[in-house]
Amino acid sequence: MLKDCIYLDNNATTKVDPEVVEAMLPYLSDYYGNPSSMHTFGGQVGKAVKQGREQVAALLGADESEIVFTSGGTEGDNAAIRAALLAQPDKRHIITTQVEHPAVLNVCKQLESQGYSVTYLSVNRQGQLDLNELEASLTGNTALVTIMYANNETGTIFPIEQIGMRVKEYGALFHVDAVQAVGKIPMNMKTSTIDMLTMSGHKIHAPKGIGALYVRRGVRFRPMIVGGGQQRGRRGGTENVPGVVALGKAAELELLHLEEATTREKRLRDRLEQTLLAQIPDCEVNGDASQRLPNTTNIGFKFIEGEAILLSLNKHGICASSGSACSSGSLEPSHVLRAMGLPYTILHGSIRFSLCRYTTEAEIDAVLAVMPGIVEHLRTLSPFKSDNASWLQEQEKSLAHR
Ligand SMILES: Cc1ncc(COP(=O)(O)O)c(C=O)c1O
Ligand code: FES
Repeated sequence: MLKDCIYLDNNATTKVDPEVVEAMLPYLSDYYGNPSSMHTFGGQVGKAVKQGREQVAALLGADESEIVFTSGGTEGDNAAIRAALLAQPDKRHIITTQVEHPAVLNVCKQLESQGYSVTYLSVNRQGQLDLNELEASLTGNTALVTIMYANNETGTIFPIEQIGMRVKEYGALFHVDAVQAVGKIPMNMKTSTIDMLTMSGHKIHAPKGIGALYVRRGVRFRPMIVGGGQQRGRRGGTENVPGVVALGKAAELELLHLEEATTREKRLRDRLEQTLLAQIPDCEVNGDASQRLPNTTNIGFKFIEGEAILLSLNKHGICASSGSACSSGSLEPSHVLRAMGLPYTILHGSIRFSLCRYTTEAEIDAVLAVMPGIVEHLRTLSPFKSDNASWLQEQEKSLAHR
């Protein structure tokens, strides 16, 4: 099995930190008690769950009682949206954006078919929202505004607190999918307008299948998963103890490394990006370059296919991505880049590099050594080399109709 690669796809998932593995291992072997049991054997496991909750709360600047463990980002998003609607049965309107992750977008689509009305806010060419559009969409009937903290494909960060202030004026609940932002942007729920916030373990060097939902104290929360009374009745089911311990440790490490790691990642990301832009003609950065996660760059290389670039990089042992992992493989261009109104050749020729605290200078050098050659080679094979080709104009038109 392939183990060694230059891994620049950290927005898809991350390597589990060795300290996290070490912390969770005893809970896969010796400490197998049920955290809810009365006896001491279970009780010690219960204490580990409590510690995990405290560590996650510390990363978010929240109280331990406000953390609900979930199976990951998708469950957190689903649970938050459902809870908000169940708690306010008279309100039938939801506001979200066109660039959310499918874990939010597809829930909203389903709710539309159940009679809810949903506003999908647009974004501009930089991937930013228009706060006037948000204000114009809010009404007394709005139950929930659900908006991501930072976009997984472009890294664009939304002005969450400015959004939250407007949401509060209308008495709606505010949910934020912060799966990509946690660990990269400092969080303090104590001074925030956010009512519920989703995070996922596998984006912060914990394993897949564990995550947490922050629920502000006082927010009426109706559980999506009903069963035993675990987690104060907010999520039935015996806790995934090794996962919780891992998430706690990962949260502790994120907090410890946040400043130094993100400064380093940003420097490496900027060097990668600036050198590529300087050495390769006809390419541009997608998204808001100033309001952006420190680890992400999404670059459009005109006249070639992103997938072809990825396959060539793969031959050099370099992992990158052309958008979200769950929709890669489909030939449809990214819904995020489409919502930004990017031209056809950018839509098809965009790839994302996402770094983490393990990324090294030498790895960035290795990418820089091969990328210009890859792009040049693919362009010599490309049937469309100019923006003005009539074929391209046809494609732009057909895209506009979809
Ligand atoms: C913004 C965003 N939300 C939600 C998810 C889903 O998280 P998970 O894979 O833990 O279900 C992801 C991960 O792909 C994401 O990037
Ligand atoms: S579920 Fe992971 S990229 Fe979409």
